Amino acid sequence: MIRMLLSVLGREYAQPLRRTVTLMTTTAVAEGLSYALLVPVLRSLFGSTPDDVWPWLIAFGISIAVYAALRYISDLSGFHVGTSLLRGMYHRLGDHLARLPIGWYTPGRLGEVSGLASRGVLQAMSVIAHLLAPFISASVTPLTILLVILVFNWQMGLAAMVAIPIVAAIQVWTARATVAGDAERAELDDEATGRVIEYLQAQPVLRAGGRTAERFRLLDDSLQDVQRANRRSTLAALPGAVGLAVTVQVMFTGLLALGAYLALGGNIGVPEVLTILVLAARCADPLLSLTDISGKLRGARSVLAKLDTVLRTESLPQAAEPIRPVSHGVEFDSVAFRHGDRKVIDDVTLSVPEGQRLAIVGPSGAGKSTLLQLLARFYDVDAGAVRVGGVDVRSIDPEVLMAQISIVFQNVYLFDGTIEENVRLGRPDASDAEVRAAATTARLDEVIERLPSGWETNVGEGGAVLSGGERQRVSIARALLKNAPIVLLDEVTSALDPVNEAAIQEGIERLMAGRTVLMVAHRMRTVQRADRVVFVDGGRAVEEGGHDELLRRGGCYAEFWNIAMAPVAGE
Ligand SMILES: Nc1ncnc2c1ncn2[C@@H]1O[C@H](COP(=O)(O)OP(=O)(O)OP(=O)(O)O)[C@@H](O)[C@H]1O
Repeated sequence: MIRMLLSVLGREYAQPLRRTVTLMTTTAVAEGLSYALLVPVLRSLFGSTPDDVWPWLIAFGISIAVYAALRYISDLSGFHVGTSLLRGMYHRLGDHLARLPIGWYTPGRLGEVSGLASRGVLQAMSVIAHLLAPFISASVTPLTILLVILVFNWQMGLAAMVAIPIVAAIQVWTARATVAGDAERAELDDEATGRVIEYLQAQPVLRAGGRTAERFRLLDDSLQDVQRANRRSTLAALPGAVGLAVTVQVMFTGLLALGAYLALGGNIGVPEVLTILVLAARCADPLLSLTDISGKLRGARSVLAKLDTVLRTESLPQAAEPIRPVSHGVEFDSVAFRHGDRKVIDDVTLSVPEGQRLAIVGPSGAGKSTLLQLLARFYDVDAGAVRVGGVDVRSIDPEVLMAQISIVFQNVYLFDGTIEENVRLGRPDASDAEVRAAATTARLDEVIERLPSGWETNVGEGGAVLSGGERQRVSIARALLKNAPIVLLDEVTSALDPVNEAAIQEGIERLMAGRTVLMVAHRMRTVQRADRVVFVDGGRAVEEGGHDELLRRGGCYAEFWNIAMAPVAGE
């Protein structure tokens, strides 16, 4: 557990964690040793000179005070280490998430990551702040007491020691019996969290389709699965809990019987037997609490294992000696890429000279957006190379690469902040005049004038107060402000009203001016603005050329437009 904690938290926490564990162990030993003083206390009390008990009682009181002080210090240390780890852990996880490839963020990750960032990190902290001290106390204090009994009377000490391997075996057995159930429960927990998020996010779609009850049933099923997994996991731990209770009971009864036998044989006095039984009784409570604490530790362990897996996920490799491209032409050289087992891009070779525009056309799922994502290095290619200015994108520093590229994707995400803050994301150090100029060019100024608080209008989470077309204008303004030499456009396919569409086309035209552009195009009008067109189908670049040339050729591209244009012949 400690090894797992250190792996998750980072080596810099090894020292404070070891110090805290040592302090907790010392406290548990002090507790056990303080009970040792019960031996002379009870011996005096039941012996011929009860008055002798006072010095021992004072010594017992002092030892309890020392134990209390140690306990206070070790609990405080556990709490301090726990809370500072909590902060460190949030930073570590946050930094790591920011470095992971964008492609890692699949929709299913949302439940997993939000669960880890909230419950997971808190659970990691609670191991140190709340669970470690009781666990160490529940294991070390009884061991110390058993050693005291051994020193006091070796026969009864040895008899009590028989319980040690049994308790250890029960712990190991329970851990093994519950490991699969705990993992299943953790997985179902994540799934349920994901379902809750999906259910909340999809409300508009569900209501429009009248399917709220159906999706709620899925969520409900998922929550019931969690409940069933909880029950299974509790049942799996039950034999261990019962076994531990029986072991403690049998140990106590055995000691009683052995004490009676030894006392009757005259080998030990009745006060000594009573003393040993009192000490043995002090072992019972901590031992019995082991079941509960171990269960909580196992729960925390499975979350820690997940945190560990996320933290071990490699970010995309970075070049030891990055190369900075000096020009901004783009090349795809025999590129292949898979999503899992599926080949999504298959031996694509393309080039877009600096300052030229390439339109990527093809049926849905052909791999058009993936080509843009490979250029922005959301993923690394499986074969071949993607180059910017003749330099493999894997050899370019990720920050430098991202500085070369402006992206306008279909889904625009706006953060819960003002419009100005959202535009400024394009280039945080831009002057106010530059931000205003970008907004005007993207025709965002018209939108701002209509809003009650103008630039200061809060767009709400995800940009809720703006329409789809207005959000697109914000993203174009961002891209304009960024002023990067390469522009990637994934064309908006949703129907926009004519005013918004005209505004967006104008903004995009200005964004593309003089830059190297790769655009996924769904409209004939967009394609006509490109220098060249590539038709992608099934992950392969099947035709390439000028728009008119490809139409004249009468191949897949011409056929595609014939079908696409048929219902809207006016376009
Ligand atoms: N994260 C992912 N995991 C697995 N498969 C994916 C993932 N993203 C995309 N794909 C698959 O890769 C293929 C290409 O997707 P891509 O988004 O590039 O297509 P597209 O041509 O842009 O489609 P559209 O025009 O509909 O947006 C599709 O079959 C898609 O299902």
